[in-house]
Amino acid sequence: MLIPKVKICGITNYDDALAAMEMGADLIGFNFYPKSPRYIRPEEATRIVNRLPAFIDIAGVFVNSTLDETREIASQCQLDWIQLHGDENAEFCRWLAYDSPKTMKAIRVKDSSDIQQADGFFTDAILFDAYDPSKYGGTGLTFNWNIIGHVGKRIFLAGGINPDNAVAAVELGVYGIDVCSGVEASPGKKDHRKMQQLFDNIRHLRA
Ligand SMILES: O=C(O)c1ccccc1N[C@@H]1O[C@H](COP(=O)(O)O)[C@@H](O)[C@H]1O
Repeated sequence: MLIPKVKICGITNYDDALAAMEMGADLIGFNFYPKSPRYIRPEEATRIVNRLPAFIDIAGVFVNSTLDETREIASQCQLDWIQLHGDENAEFCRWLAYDSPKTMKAIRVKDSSDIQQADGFFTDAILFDAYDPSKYGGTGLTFNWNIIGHVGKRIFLAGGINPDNAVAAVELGVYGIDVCSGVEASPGKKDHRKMQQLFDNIRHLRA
């Protein structure tokens, strides 16, 4: 089985970033959607990135930002991944992929027809998250993972992943799991015990 990547998202401070990295995260994510309770100003994210050792990938979460704004923040914060978590269409993703870091498009899944949408996006990865009618993400909701089936792309699985269900998520054979509210003490603040528990629970699957 592919060794799954673990992305810890919604980081707002250096201590959580460092802890996630030391526990084994492959990517950390900053949320640049101003309406998110996990929003971080690009200047602050840059300060955190500059203090971290270089061997971790940095992702930025965007919701319906303009191309220029997305590119500017990606450059300022030295992003390795741009996570498009709003209503960005395939054309927007293609423009961004042309001259930017790696891109992943989030698809919020209601049923299996949403899984098929993955084919229409020319991004480096697809992220499947749970659908909520009133929020773009960070809801802590899961969806029926059994409907994912075979998708010929790198898949990050997100939505309500926590220490208790992380093993089941990894066992699906996805490229990576994306964990946000499931290891938090409160929105934007990680619970280090929960985070450690998650990494302990999946360690045998990443060896
Ligand atoms: O975290 C948010 O507030 C958020 C807002 C808008 C778009 C995405 C957001 N978060 C991302 O959603 C997924 C799933 O989160 P969870 O594990 O269910 O809490 C993850 O990528 C978050 O970073």
